[in-house]
Amino acid sequence: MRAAVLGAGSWGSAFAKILGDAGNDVVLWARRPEIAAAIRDTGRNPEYLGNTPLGERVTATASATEAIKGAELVVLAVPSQTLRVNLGDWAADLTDDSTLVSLMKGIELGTTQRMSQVIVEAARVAPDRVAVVSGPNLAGEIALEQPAATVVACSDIDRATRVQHAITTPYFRPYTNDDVVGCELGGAVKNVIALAFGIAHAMGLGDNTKAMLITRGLAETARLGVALGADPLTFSGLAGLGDLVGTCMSPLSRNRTFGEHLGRGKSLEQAQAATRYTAEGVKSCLAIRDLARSHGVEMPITEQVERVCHEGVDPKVAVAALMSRSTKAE
Ligand SMILES: NC(=O)C1=CN([C@@H]2O[C@H](COP(=O)(O)OP(=O)(O)OC[C@H]3O[C@@H](n4cnc5c(N)ncnc54)[C@H](O)[C@@H]3O)[C@@H](O)[C@H]2O)C=CC1
Ligand SMILES: O=C(CO)COP(=O)(O)O
Repeated sequence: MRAAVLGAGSWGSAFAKILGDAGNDVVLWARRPEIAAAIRDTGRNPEYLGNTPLGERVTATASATEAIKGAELVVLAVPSQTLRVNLGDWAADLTDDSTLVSLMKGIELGTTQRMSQVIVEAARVAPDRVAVVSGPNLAGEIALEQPAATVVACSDIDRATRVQHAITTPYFRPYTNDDVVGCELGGAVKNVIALAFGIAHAMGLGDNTKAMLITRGLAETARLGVALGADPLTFSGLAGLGDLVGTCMSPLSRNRTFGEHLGRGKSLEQAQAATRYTAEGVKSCLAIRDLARSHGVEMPITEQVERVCHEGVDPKVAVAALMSRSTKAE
């Protein structure tokens, strides 16, 4: 297959390698011409993936039109909050029958839309042409070909199976699922819980606290998911518990690392200044909180993460607020 990967950051570049290793011809679009040139010249993306070779089937361009031309798979790997504007530039170049694959784990500010909803609206495509790839997939580990699994979610299960075949390699094992809502929410909310985990870690809190955050974080993710029509079982799978645990446990996680800055007392601006890569939970916590409130769903950890990030609340005050909630049945 011919594949375009739009976005040459950490995950876009690692995903391009997966596609190439699975036998596809891949054109990676980089916003910055110097990154596209470096990938073409060296076969690597040192700014995002160190010395990892991307493989002979991967080339790069700074022209999205050139990348998309003739692509049967168009993979979107840009920050969640820029996707709509990006698609405005790219929609006219898409062919009628291409599959759009979303790698993003975020919720759009303002609209509270999931990324597949943004794609349907901004690219003007039918929902069954959009597949979502989500799971415990830290780009740095996958670039090193460490074994990992993921989920390809699409309302058209034949299309999900085609994408599954296109990204299967000896080190990358995709499963299919038709629960797009559950998979996308699992990916977006775990970033917020990873912020909470990072805050707790930096505050010196121990494993009981961390296990509580993961478990109750998953509970509030599933509550929102069920309210939006997701299958509750999805949250015990790779795109739910799997990604939540992988992200919280990993020092590679940008969200967890961002949380650690906040937990050490840095302000939002100081934490942003210390962060080079996209930490989606920082913006998405606002959108997820709004989405939950509009559906009458309680998400106490998300509420407190939003207060620490955007309202300058001291993490100790946020912990006390969580622990003093009224007692209830599990
Ligand atoms: N890095 C990882 O391990 C994983 C990331 N993801 C998700 O993939 C998505 C992309 O993240 P990463 O590649 O990790 O981020 P990154 O921070 O490594 O790279 C972001 C990319 O977006 C580009 N970009 C920034 N502003 C832009 C704009 N206005 N228009 C177009 N492009 C812009 C940057 O130049 C860069 O190429 C996020 O939603 C993230 O949650 C999902 C799974 C794993
Ligand atoms: O989504 C990820 C792993 O599945 C990457 O998490 P971070 O964005 O926190 O690095």
